[in-house]
Amino acid sequence: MIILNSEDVVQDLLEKRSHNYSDRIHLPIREPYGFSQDMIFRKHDDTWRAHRRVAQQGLRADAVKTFQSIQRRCSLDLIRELASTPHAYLHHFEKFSASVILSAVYDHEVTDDHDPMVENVTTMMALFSKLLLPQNSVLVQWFPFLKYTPTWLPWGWFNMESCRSSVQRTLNMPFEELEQKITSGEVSSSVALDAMERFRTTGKISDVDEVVKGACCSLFVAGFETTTSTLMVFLLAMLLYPNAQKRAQDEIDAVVGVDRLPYFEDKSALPFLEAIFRETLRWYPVVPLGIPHASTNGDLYRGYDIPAGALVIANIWALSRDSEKYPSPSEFRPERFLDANGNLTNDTVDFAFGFGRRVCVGRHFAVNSLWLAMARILAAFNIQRQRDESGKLIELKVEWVDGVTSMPKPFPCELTPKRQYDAGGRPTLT
Ligand code: HEM
Repeated sequence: MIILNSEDVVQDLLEKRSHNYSDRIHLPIREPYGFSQDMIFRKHDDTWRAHRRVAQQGLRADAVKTFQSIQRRCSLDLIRELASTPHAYLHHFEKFSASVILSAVYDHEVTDDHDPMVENVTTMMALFSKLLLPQNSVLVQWFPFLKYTPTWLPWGWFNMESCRSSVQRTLNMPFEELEQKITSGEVSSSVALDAMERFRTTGKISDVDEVVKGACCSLFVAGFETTTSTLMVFLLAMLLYPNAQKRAQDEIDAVVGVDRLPYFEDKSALPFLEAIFRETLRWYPVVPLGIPHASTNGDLYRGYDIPAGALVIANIWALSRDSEKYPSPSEFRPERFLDANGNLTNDTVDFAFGFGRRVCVGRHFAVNSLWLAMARILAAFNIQRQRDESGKLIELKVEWVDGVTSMPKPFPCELTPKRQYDAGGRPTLT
């Protein structure tokens, strides 16, 4: 196992020699537990290339502009839901993250709080997070009978059949809905539909339906938790750093005014908000160890003999803690992304999205979803420490959820609406 702790080494190996460092290691739980159709943990093979082509065509920088209307609609729903039940903010963040992705990828609109597709992915991710832990993975290899643990036992999540059916539901349900819409002629553009239409006719990909299914499900799985986690980190930062919050709100009020919510068109006039966005990605990267790469062939680098099949981890956390590049790295300081004239620097914290051929394929989409959600939350709410009935501040103890992604567990926080908004994003109350 090789851990890369500095940006120049990561660049040398994962970017410049990406032909050799874009593989993934074999995960023994992947096949028995039914995760084998995904793109995220797939080896660097032809099927991965086909998955990547589908995902990249749908989510490249210019293509994601077509999803801005979805992001506007979903972020407005988020604001209205936060205003009505502010303490359920984690639930609202999850719904927002699922809604933007499901709409863009499958043209599925999440309308209620118990959407079956959201429930499927949440159940599957919970199983996946447990099974992927090295200690559990090893247990299954040593004691294969664990795969048959009855689901009603405390260790029932080891049950292979129940996990396989959870994966199948997550893979198939959105497609069945899409097929029905195609049949009834009520279908709108989406990553899945566009890929099926394009690749069914070009013949560039064999087994198109299976590839599109696997690629789209991977987008949903990879994008759901990362988007939610980033919003949780953002909320925590705004709570702990009220001066940064206030400065961004003043900037928004000055540029956007108080008659409407921010739009994408406002982005270039809101440099401090952009700095907050970048600092959120840096301050607590939500995929702190990335997704491990693997070497295809043996390699020699700075005197180190790297064997074929080595596990190569880009330590994103260490890059975010580089105190030469980011002085006092544990502090949330958006100003570090502004130069002396108040202009944004060139540092867009790309390392948070991984490297080389495996770089996050959903990053352009993620940036848009998150930027708009953050802009609108700051425009619409004051985020403050929560007080008890006697007016005393409730103690703020932050605990972290650790899995492939990392995020703070819900913490006491008061979101006070500055205004209420109608269905068109116009304030109804100031
Ligand atoms: C703040 C949000 C996000 C962060 C921080 C993030 C971060 C990452 C990281 C670190 C990787 C591993 C890259 C590597 O192996 O070097 C990754 C992979 C991936 N991400 Fe994201 N991601 C985010 C949002 C999204 C979204 C919204 C989507 C889909 C719409 C997505 C889809 C994927 C996929 C499919 C992969 C696997 C790529 C492959 O193995 O070829 N991600 N992401």
